Amino acid sequence: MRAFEANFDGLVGPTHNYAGLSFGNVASQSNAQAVSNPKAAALQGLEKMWSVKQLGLPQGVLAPQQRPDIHTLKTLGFSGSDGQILQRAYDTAPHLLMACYSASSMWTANAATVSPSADSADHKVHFTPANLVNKFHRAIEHPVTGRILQATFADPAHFRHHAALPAHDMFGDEGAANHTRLCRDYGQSGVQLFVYGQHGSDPSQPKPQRYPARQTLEASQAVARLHQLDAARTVYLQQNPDVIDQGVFHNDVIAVGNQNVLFYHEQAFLDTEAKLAEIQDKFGDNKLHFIRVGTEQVSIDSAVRSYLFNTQILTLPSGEMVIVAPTECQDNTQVNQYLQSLVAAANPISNVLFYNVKQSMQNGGGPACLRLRVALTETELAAVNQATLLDAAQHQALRDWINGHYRDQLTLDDLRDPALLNESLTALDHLTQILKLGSVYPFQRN
Ligand SMILES: NCCC[C@H](NC(=O)CCC(=O)O)C(=O)O
Repeated sequence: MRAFEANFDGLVGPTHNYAGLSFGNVASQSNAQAVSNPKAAALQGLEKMWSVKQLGLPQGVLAPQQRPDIHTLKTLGFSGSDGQILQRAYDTAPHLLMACYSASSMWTANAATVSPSADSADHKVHFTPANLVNKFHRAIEHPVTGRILQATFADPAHFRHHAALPAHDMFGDEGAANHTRLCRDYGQSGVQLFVYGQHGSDPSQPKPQRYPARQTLEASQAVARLHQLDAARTVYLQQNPDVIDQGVFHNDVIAVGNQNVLFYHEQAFLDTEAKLAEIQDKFGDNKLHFIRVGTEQVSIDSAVRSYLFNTQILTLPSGEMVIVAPTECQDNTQVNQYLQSLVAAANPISNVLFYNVKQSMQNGGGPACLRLRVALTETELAAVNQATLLDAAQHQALRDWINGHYRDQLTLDDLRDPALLNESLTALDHLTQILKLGSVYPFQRN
């Protein structure tokens, strides 16, 4: 049966802003409190989705979260009318207000870990929403993320949804940003790579000193168990703690894989040679392309600034692979030269396409952060909620939706404006109709 890799991108929510919430994420910290452009951000993301669709690939949309998260503000003791809650949080704890306003669910690489049916013992597609415990603004995403995933992949005959892992540091889980699958065809069983930042239970093991490691080995192992993966086709690799300390807060800032290609920086992992040998061994006889980028070719600093590895390597219907990169890669001379040499060299990647996702990049999210990959057979793709799959009509409907509901710009001061809350909920209510999601948001359920 034919199989595809579908990319499900997060639609940027109406409250997209720069709040400096992610310690260890250089872009988030350096753009703290810059003026944001929600409408431009959402349109940039949508245009990337539409371009990928036009390459002949299935492209899905994942709805954003309900923000501001008034419920969480109430849980934290803010009371009164919605307007009073926003004002009181603004006056006494603006960092909490900003956290409850974040549009961070746009980075759907962190929404969940997904394993395709070809790899799981029960032959179902498995989803585990990431608990994202390391960052408060993200730790409040998973309950609604789980509901959106269930409304998008609804058919229990094909899709199996798990709860997020327990909310404890031992199980810090950041989803698919630390997970890659290598395979021959998307419908054949593959090797799943889980990259972790530190051990959750053994403090004597290597770990970063300056910035947090967000993913633990224990979390990765739990997800592999839940997804019924075969240990003979699963590899755990530790991310190099030194690069986490240089701003590589997820593995997808320093490595990306697709089919028989693993594209990685030489400093990405610990124990690299042994791990690559294990991957090849578990992959079997077909030779993998390990595309290694040396520090002299691209420094860690350039990788973090340009997001060279936060790229999408896509297999087109022709079988050719292309790499989708942010325009920051084009603007960086060293990285652009590297990319030109990459597509000219003897490897499966034959072209590079640049997209402008600057609004997302300024918060540390590149093209790969914005998408969740879901490998699906033809039958499974037909079982997906079809309204979440982009076609010309849905593309137009979403463009109109963004243009009709979003503000051009937002500042911190705007976050206490109750009108912004009302605009946001009105927009989301309308969106659930466009995407036929049902009542996924708390405000639609009580
Ligand atoms: N995969 C990319 C994730 C980027 C995300 N940035 C943020 O949440 C920044 C939000 C802010 O600072 O306003 C993060 O660090 O988890």
